[in-house]
Amino acid sequence: MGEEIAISLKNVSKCYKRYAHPVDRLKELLLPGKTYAQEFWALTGISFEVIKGETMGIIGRNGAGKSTLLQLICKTLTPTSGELQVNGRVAALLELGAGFNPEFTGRENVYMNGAIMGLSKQEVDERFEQIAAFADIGDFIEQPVKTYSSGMYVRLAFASAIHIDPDILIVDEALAVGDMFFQAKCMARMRKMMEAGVTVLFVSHDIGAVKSMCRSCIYLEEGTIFHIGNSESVVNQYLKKTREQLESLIQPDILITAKNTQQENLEEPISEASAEIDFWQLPNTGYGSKKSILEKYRVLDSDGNKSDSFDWSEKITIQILAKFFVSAKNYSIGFLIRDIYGLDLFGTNLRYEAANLPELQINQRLLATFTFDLMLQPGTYTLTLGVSVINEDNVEDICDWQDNIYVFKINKLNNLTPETKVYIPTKTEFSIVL
Ligand SMILES: Nc1ncnc2c1ncn2[C@@H]1O[C@H](COP(=O)(O)OP(=O)(O)OP(=O)(O)O)[C@@H](O)[C@H]1O
Repeated sequence: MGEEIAISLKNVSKCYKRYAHPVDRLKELLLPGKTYAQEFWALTGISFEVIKGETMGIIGRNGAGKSTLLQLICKTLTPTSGELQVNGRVAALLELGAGFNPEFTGRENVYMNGAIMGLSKQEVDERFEQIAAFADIGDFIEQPVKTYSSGMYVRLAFASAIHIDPDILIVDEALAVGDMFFQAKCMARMRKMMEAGVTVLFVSHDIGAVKSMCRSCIYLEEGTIFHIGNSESVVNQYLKKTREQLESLIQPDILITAKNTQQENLEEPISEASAEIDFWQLPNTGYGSKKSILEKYRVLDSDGNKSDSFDWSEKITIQILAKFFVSAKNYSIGFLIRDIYGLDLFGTNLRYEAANLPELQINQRLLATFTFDLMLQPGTYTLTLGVSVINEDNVEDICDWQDNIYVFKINKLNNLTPETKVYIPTKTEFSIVL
């Protein structure tokens, strides 16, 4: 006799409709028979089975189709073709925003969620205290969910999901929002549920967590299964492929010759025509409203030279030159550093770091210089840049956003690097007490 199957997919595909302009969707409704949509296959030919009690990880780069796959299994989306079978009660913790009614209080949402999951009022009554205790959000349980921070929301969502006695628990990246103590508590609870025979599907960019929690794993790449098997070997394939892809991204620089530019200032912006500056690089075509564009950027090591390989804790400088096509009082230029799994590690921008930014006129350029100690573990990282203007309603308009345009490495130098991926300088004191 075979083992019981919790989830089974046979040749499942999912096609989304994409519209070049929002108005095209309306045109299609008003003019039946004519289509303005482009088809986009987010998943093609997905087949696999999850045995009851198994814990399966799902990994893949941004846009690989992980969330789409989970939503199909939760039945919030339907497959375009193929066969999908799910046996048992599913509790899903998908992206933030799914599930709760923002106008209802935490308590009301717990009851509503329970009812949707097929629990009677009495059954929710019996569990309510445990749910509230696990969520640990104090009096906020009586406040409308729209007043919650994202961390509180996740706490309550996770607490309600695990207390409905699911047969299948589906956890997306959601946990990453909670603080570390809560994450540890959730992981411990998930382990207990796994031991009790609950089937778990776990999507995460945290490769370590996938390896330690999941026996098997699926690696999705552009909507197909690139690899499936035990999580150790799948994760290794993923790391290998990611490294290869990142290395192929390191392109020759566009060099604009000579002259050290350490003394540039706002009064003397660098013009394209000067063409004498060393180390500058040109970004790609990013996305955004283009009210301002990122013209050039460079990453300098502690000696002021361009580099894509640094030592742990080396002082580096990131310079970004943006040109504004609108006059702007409120604006920002910033950067973001991600690890090779696409996880945001840290970043900052002018709005956080600089007071009294000058008001900019049309066609003016601004040079932003960020200098900091690179407290990252040895490994490979990417740099993302962005420029935005903030309109009168205090809404941020992303003007030019360039994802992962620069790839750099932190060298293994000595044994002094801390264990954590990002080291935050901390005042540490010690004394010998006799
Ligand atoms: N409603 C939609 N309409 C059109 N395209 C969509 C829709 N939802 C997702 N997509 C596209 O389908 C692809 C897969 O998206 P999905 O969110 O499943 O990926 P993912 O692996 O979960 O990514 P991430 O790690 O960034 O969350 C992406 O290219 C995405 O742009």
